[in-house]
Amino acid sequence: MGVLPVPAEVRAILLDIEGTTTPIAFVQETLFPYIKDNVKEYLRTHWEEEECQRDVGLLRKQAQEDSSLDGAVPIPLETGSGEEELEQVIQAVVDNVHWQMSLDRKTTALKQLQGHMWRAAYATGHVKGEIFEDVVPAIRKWREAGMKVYIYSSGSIEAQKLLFGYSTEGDILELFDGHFDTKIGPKVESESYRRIAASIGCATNNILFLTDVPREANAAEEADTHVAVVIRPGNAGLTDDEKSYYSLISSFTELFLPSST
Ligand SMILES: CSCCC(=O)C(=O)COP(=O)(O)O
Ligand SMILES: [Mg+2]
Repeated sequence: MGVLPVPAEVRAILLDIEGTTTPIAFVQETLFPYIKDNVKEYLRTHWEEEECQRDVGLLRKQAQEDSSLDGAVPIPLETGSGEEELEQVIQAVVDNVHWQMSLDRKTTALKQLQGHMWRAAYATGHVKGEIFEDVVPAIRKWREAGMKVYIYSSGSIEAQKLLFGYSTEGDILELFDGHFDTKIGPKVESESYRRIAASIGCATNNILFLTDVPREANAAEEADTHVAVVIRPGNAGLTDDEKSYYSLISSFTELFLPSST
């Protein structure tokens, strides 16, 4: 097991979810198939609700922005001309969601709908958020040492709260001081990390960001945020250059805080 000293100026640890706190397999083999299998039924059931209409509006706007992309699926406006038209619009939303998911897109529009759909899956006990076993004990230790702990995931804040609120470790939401999603900006843009620091009320170099994705680590580092790349079973492999450039950990227990005994 390695040891990674945390720089003394770090006051807050910012955590990615998929591939960092949580196995990629849980997201890819449980959460995402739930969306693909249930999106049509969900839209039919919730279509008239304000939240569902907001989600569809966001997806339609995203579809317009995506119109020049290969395979993009437009979502027509409803004119209110009957059941058949409604089915066509719902089918377009379904096809759009499937297309975006086939590319693992991280658009806010897709992530908002997914978060709302998972609500029922978690609340009925159909799904429990999976967390690597080192995560909870390590976060408790960091917090005891005075560290603030935040989540930054492409999954919507609602989806994050469901995953940690209905997790295999129980409701562990109390472990986090706050949550960020793509509404603050994409994880691959350095400006997002500056906005997060401003929102927390610290400098970017007071934050250590843990992620499995080198492009995200690179964006954070550009903003002068400390980073470590997390290696977990099932994560994408790193190139030799990435392995030698980034600080790597394979368990949260490898982080050594200056105040740790
Ligand atoms: C938190 S909900 C499921 C995760 C998800 O939808 C996703 O896109 C994961 O992205 P991350 O930024 O956590 O790697
Ligand atoms: Mg990730």
